[in-house]
Amino acid sequence: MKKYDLIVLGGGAGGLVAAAGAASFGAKVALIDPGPLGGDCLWTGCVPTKSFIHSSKLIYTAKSAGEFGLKTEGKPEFKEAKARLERAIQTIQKHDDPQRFIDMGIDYYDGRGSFAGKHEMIIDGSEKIYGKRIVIATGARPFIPPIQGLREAGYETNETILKRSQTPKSLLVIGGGPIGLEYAQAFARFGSQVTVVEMAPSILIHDDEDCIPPIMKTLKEEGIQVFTDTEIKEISVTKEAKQVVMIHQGKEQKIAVTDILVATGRTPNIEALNLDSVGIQTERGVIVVNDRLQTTLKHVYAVGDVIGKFAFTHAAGEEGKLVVSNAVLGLRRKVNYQHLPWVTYTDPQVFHLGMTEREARQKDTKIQVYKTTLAEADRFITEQTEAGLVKVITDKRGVILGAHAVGPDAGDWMQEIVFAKRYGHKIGDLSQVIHPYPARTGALQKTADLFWRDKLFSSKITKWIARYVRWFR
Ligand SMILES: Cc1cc2nc3c(=O)[nH]c(=O)nc-3n(C[C@H](O)[C@H](O)[C@H](O)COP(=O)(O)OP(=O)(O)OC[C@H]3O[C@@H](n4cnc5c(N)ncnc54)[C@H](O)[C@@H]3O)c2cc1C
Ligand SMILES: NC(=O)c1ccc[n+]([C@@H]2O[C@H](COP(=O)([O-])OP(=O)(O)OC[C@H]3O[C@@H](n4cnc5c(N)ncnc54)[C@H](O)[C@@H]3O)[C@@H](O)[C@H]2O)c1
Repeated sequence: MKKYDLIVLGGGAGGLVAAAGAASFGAKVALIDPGPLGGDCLWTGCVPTKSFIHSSKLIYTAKSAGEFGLKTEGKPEFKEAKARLERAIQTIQKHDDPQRFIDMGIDYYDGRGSFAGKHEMIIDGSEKIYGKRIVIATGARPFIPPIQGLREAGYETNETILKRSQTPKSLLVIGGGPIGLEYAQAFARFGSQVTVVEMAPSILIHDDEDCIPPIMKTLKEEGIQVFTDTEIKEISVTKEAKQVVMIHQGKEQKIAVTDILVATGRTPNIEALNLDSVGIQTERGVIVVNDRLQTTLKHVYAVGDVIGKFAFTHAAGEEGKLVVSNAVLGLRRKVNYQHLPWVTYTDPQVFHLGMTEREARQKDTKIQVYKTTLAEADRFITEQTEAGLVKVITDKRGVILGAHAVGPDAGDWMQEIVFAKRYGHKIGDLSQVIHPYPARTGALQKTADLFWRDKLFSSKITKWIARYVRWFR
């Protein structure tokens, strides 16, 4: 049996970082994946969606150009958008090519692995290999809720919807999370009649409450119907359409659609791994890990969507790096999600860092909240993209607890505050950095200025300054 310092099970965002990192430190590494390498993000997640969203934005912008006198005609071609996203996948795929990992000295096993013993993995039920340490990074798949008639009616998920040859005439999106909303807006911009149904009282339930109204307003303006607090009772099929019965605010309501997209969360891929047999504990379908990312079997680590914490590519990547430190270099680093940002790539985008106002208030009653609407920031006024805001939450000394924004490309221009928070800068520091006028990040600076304004104009300092100025004159 071949022996390895580290076996990595799953070659997606988390697994590839762990495998490459371990190999770069001289560890003997085996990587097991049925291929193609790259995981959800590359093939059915971030990359195709962001390309499709960009295509839909181009179409929307072209349609809106009428107000400048430019009349556009024609129908959006889904085929062209698909060709673009395929090109993006093929270009990025080169980073995840098996040969690249083989060249790093990694042994690549093209197959599915499962535990055959505490240190042993069996690949496709035949070849066994030994790992001193093992990382599980097998990702997740769409969760399908038990809605009556859904299976029979047929539905799409993120794994299938971009494989269609045509856009849906009308689309019911079940779930108002990031997958649901990114697709809802992109398909609406491609001409589909879109309805979103969310069972929680709000869309984007993990985001700050102030971020929701501007997004709801935009979706509505673009003709997307959004039902929150709504339960789908049953779905049936007639010759013409899929008939959906839902309960909205206690009343039964019916809609008919040609297609359904299920975007109701994720289920980790753990069933085939034989975890019970080696004593790796799972809880509600996710692998239990401690803050060093060790499972209940200490030499086995787990990263990415399979641990059900933060289902983002950059989270999986950070977790993969941490496992290299702990499993290969023998350090005892702990995972820290305090400075983890995320972005929902609707247009405008929704940026999230740290605590929401509600979470912060639950921890500390003396928090400060600084808010600027984009209607107060010159750049957004010039572009007429004022639907949005910046919000920063701090403790009473100005230590950043959370930051949230809605705005065009907010994920890019809010990054400055991730750096500030990570390195312990206070909100006031952002005010003292020179920002080129009228960069979009000026909205963040304006929000930070509010900290000094509060300090200067609501304290004794103002009176002292006035006295000093009178004396100095
Ligand atoms: C539609 C969509 C859009 C998204 N957009 C974003 C975004 O914009 N930004 C962002 O940060 N995140 C985004 N995500 C989330 C991101 O894709 C995931 O968080 C990330 O891919 C998780 O990485 P992972 O390593 O845990 O799993 P994956 O990258 O999915 O990798 C898992 C790998 O394990 C392999 N595998 C499974 N079972 C076995 C087995 N038994 N043996 C061997 N190998 C196995 C699979 O083949 C796969 O290659 C999006 C997700 C979706 C679905
Ligand atoms: N831009 C990004 O970074 C990005 C984009 C897409 C996905 N992702 C990642 O993928 C994960 C999964 O995305 P997601 O949107 O599927 O999951 P999610 O858990 O974030 O949202 C799913 C939503 O579906 C709702 N829901 C569940 N069952 C329902 C039902 N029967 N009827 C109506 N609504 C129902 C939930 O209340 C929830 O609001 C996200 O949590 C995120 O981490 C990230």
